[in-house]
Amino acid sequence: MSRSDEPGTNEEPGRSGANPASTDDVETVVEVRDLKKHYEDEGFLTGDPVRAVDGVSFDVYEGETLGLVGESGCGKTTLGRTILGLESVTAGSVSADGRDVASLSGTELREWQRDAQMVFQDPDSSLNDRMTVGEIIREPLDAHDWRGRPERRERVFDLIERVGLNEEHYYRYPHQFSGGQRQRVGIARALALEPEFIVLDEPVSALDVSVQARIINLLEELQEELGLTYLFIAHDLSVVRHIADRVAVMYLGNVVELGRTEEVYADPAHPYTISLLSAIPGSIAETDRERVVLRGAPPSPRDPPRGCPFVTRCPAKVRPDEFADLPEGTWNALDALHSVLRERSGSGTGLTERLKRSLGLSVGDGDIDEIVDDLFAGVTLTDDADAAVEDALEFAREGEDAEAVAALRDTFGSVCNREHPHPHVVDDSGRTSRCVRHEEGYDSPAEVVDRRLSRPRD
Ligand SMILES: Nc1ncnc2c1ncn2[C@@H]1O[C@H](COP(=O)(O)OP(=O)(O)OP(=O)(O)O)[C@@H](O)[C@H]1O
Repeated sequence: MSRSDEPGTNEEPGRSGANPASTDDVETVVEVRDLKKHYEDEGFLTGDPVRAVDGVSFDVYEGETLGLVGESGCGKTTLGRTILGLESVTAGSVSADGRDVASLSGTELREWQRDAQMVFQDPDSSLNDRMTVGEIIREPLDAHDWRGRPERRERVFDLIERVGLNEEHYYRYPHQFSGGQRQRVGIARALALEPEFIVLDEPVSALDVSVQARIINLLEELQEELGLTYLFIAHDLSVVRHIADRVAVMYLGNVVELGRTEEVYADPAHPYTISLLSAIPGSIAETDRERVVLRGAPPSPRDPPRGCPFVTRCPAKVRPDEFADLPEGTWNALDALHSVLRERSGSGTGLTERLKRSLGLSVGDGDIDEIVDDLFAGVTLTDDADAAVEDALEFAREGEDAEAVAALRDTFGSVCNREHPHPHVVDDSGRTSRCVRHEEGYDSPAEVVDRRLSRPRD
């Protein structure tokens, strides 16, 4: 594995997506730079590609567990699969041991596929029910023509024991096992070729809580014994807190915060991380912050917002100076109106809506004036703000929702709508967060979130 003597020096300090917390003696197993994975629309409905991973940079260090967290659909699995070479790369690079994974072929590709493995969330669908456990674990050895038959057999028995199963399990079938045992089989199979790096894709999400702890312990023991490096994908933040040395927080195809687990959990820097951690019941985060509820769902990765990917839901969004005095309730109504219009304009629409749109049918739901009456009931608008909302509504009434969105953005938008923030180093450990509020002249995301939440609504 390559030695990273001067981590991050290939990029401007503070701009590097890689975590510069590494030291000279840390080996880098995988180097991800500006990685993009977009899925083109292959159907008859030509449209924008799905930007599943949209410009991600980080290093994975030897022997560590890097946690990857974020809401469903933010691109975690795609990122893991692309790193392993199971998906083609749209742009950017993944390097392992100085080799560009995307361009590997022949022997080099086989070597990488041996060195890097994946454990899947659902052992039910990832294990072939017509094969015995012994055959399942032996399959990668056969595929890679690993030594002779007796050695393979011996290796399988060794792996069975290593993951806490018994010899007699060799001849059984997956359906004869519990969920936890099946996951042990999946782990044994992933270990067969003595990999150095394993992507664990939600490896315990499908298991009962008591079983989860045992599998996590097993993974930790194996890491210790075999010197493994893990990319641990999960939506369960308490599991990640337990197992990960560092954590990368993903939102809409981007890594928005990356740092040591204890620092991220004790003092989240990015507004998305702040809200994610605050939402955990009986919060495991150490902050005593009130719950930060995000409006709606993330935008569609087919049509991410301009500027910061988190802008449409950000509780710390920069607001234009001329409207700084508008009360919180007014901003809530304005942001909600923006979301509704964005939704109607085609952003975040699913297949049915796109089909309707392609046939020239209306996709708007509900009369815009009724929606506005609901949203702005009891809300105070200044004359300027009122005029700007009226302008936007003129477009919306004509069915020109995209123009309505643009009009609102022009008046009430800010730097957050214009610039995609680069990663800022936010503490001595080298943690990075992609929020414009880390620049000079702005209050920090945490300050703003706390202030806005505690401010009484009008
Ligand atoms: N083969 C594909 N073709 C088209 N779109 C895809 C494909 N695979 C994933 N996507 C889309 O890419 C986006 C990211 O999906 P991905 O599965 O990577 O997210 P995730 O964070 O792992 O979600 P989950 O936790 O639900 O598995 C989603 O919008 C998904 O629908």
